[in-house]
Amino acid sequence: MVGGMSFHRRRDSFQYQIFHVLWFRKCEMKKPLVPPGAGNKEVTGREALLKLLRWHFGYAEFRGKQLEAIQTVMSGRDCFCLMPTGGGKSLCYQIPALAKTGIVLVVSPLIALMENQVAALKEKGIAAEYLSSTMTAQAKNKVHEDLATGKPSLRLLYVTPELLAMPGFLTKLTKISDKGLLNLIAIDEAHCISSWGHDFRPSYRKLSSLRDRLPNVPILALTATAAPKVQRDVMDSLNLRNPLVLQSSFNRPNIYYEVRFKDLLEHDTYTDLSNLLISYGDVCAIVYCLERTTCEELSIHLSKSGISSAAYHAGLNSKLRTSVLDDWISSKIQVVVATVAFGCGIDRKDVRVVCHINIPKSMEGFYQESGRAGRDQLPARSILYYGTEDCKKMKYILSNASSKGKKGGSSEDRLSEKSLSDFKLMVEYCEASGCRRKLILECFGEKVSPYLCRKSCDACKHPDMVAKYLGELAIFRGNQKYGLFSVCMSSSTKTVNSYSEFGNRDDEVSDSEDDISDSDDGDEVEKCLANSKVSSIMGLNQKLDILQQAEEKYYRKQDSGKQAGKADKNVISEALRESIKQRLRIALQETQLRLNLMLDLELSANYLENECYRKYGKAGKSFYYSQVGSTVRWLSSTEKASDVENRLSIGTPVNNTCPAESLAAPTDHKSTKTEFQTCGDAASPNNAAQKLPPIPSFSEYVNKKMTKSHQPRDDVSNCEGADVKKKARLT
Ligand SMILES: Nc1ncnc2c1ncn2[C@@H]1O[C@H](COP(=O)(O)OP(=O)(O)OP(=O)(O)O)[C@@H](O)[C@H]1O
Ligand SMILES: [Mg+2]
Repeated sequence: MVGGMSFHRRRDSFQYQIFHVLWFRKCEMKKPLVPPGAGNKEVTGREALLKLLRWHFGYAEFRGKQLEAIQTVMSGRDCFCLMPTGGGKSLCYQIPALAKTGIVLVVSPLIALMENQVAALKEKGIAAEYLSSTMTAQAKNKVHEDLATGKPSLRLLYVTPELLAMPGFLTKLTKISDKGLLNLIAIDEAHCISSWGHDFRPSYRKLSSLRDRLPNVPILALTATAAPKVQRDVMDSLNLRNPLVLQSSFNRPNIYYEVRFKDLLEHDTYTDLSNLLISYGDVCAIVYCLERTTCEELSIHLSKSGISSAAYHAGLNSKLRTSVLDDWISSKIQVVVATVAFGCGIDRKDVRVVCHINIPKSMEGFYQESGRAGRDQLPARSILYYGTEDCKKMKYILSNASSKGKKGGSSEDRLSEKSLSDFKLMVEYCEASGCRRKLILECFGEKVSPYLCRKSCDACKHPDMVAKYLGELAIFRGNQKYGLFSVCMSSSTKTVNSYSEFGNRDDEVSDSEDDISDSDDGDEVEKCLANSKVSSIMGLNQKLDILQQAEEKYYRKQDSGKQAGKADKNVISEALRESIKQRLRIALQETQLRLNLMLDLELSANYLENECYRKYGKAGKSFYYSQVGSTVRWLSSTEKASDVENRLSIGTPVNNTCPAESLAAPTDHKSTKTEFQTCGDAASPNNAAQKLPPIPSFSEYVNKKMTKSHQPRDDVSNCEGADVKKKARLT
């Protein structure tokens, strides 16, 4: 592995080119493909395959379903192999390559991944190569010449999906296949073919034609992360014929799962993490962050705390990234603080801790990333820091990214709904009081026995403590009954750093192979956010407006889903109203502090709650929540004290018609003028006196504000003038 990485680092240098040629020659002088005494014919029996395993890889036994997968593809049948991260999928195609004369073609999504595997195989004396744009012309020619002979000496050839789609290359493969020497096509990370998966690569779609072009070659699809829907999509897309589906449990018994609540920590998150890492000793760890700046900051913090660490993200040049990777692989540094750009293909077995400093966007991503811990099967830890702000931010990002598809039609809409529901599962994982392992496994469609976890997650090991934290979290948020998703939606006023790295890769934009190697999520997100109207030209208010619409859509959907037989669940109880008042009181308190106001919190909260109830009470709980959400957002985003005072004071006369509650506006709020009143309102004093305008929803407020800001200067001053006059009339 270490050799593999330094090999990777030197790939542009002259020495590298010499090294590459020499290495290739060395591999031509490979050790005998079959162990002594096994004969030189095709081996398919258990004992013979076991000998190959021991001879080439030094492992005593096959793991899990490895043997079944190997025997299936060697018999010519397609196979769909679902094994957990680190489960040993590679051997399922590496052993067949050694057991039968001919070649195994491996499709892999990342050049770094291919490089690592090929280097490791070569170290074992196995004739393996890859073809990629990063190779010298000389090295590429050598492989092509070998293939052109129609009887290649190579055993394993790793390629990108782009290359496979090229007609010339397919013709070469067809010739080899016609001679019965193309034994297997292995599609590694096969979930990349599915747009339902967390790591969709449009280039993988091109693999759909393989079955037609090479009908006699069995296909082995391998993945660690496939929800049932993705599994079906993968099998359909690859046109697998009566495949044997081998599914090992996704359970990673050696990983202990833990969630730490950022909002409740004694210290700040960075300090909490550095304390934890110090307490574990000198262990190897990966810390995942959403944003590049966090990687940099946190890495500096850890280094200052005496933990050797480095940041890794797509913003670094490839030389620096390779050097960080080398230093980490060779244990020169202990911790890599990275975005999701770091990972696919990292085969360091002794990672003891994988930490997520921000909530990941999906369970599939979380599983894959946390699964990089403990690949040596020894005890390891997954730690997720969960914070309300992060949750809001991620929801905001997902909504933003999906707004790209607003005009585009239903497929984007479906994807955006999917990404939001994927994220919701992650939120559930963090907020669950039950077993975390069970939740992960159930997400992948596994039925889980209650005894499976054996106290290897915080919720099973310390149930009382987790329950206590969840209680405190609810109090922190101010309302136990207030749905988390709504909390996430509220006060999402922070601008999101466009250097966050998440989301699906979108390499369709270019067919070039070059895109595969270094393209990572960050670039795509930047592109996505840059293309998105939302990020570039919209101001905060517009972003919030989109947020509002997304939220309404979300609840409408929830609502329609729940309607059948569950109407009673949508009723707004008095208890709920009380807890909403409590939530509003907290929001008002924050606003009061921020804007240096003097409010009667009790009365103001009652007043605002009543507005929400009056407007949406009949429509049901979902719409009511949504309106509360927008009120809380308004409170946390409004910048002028007078706006708050106005909003709270205008309702006094109208409130006679409201439910019998103390709805009087705070006594110290004399002004009845509101910024939302139009010039037209102001121009008709009678109207204004008799019928005051209703309190707008937040989207109405935002729209008004936008219209106002787009008005010519004269209009504004006219309006202000009218307002002043009106104020004078009303006081
Ligand atoms: N039968 C075995 N016995 C012992 N170790 C094994 C066996 N099979 C594989 N391994 C080792 O397990 C580790 C993980 O294997 P591999 O990289 O193939 O996993 P994977 O399923 O492809 O994981 P990922 O989903 O992360 O790509 C490797 O170091 C590999 O050498
Ligand atoms: Mg693998």
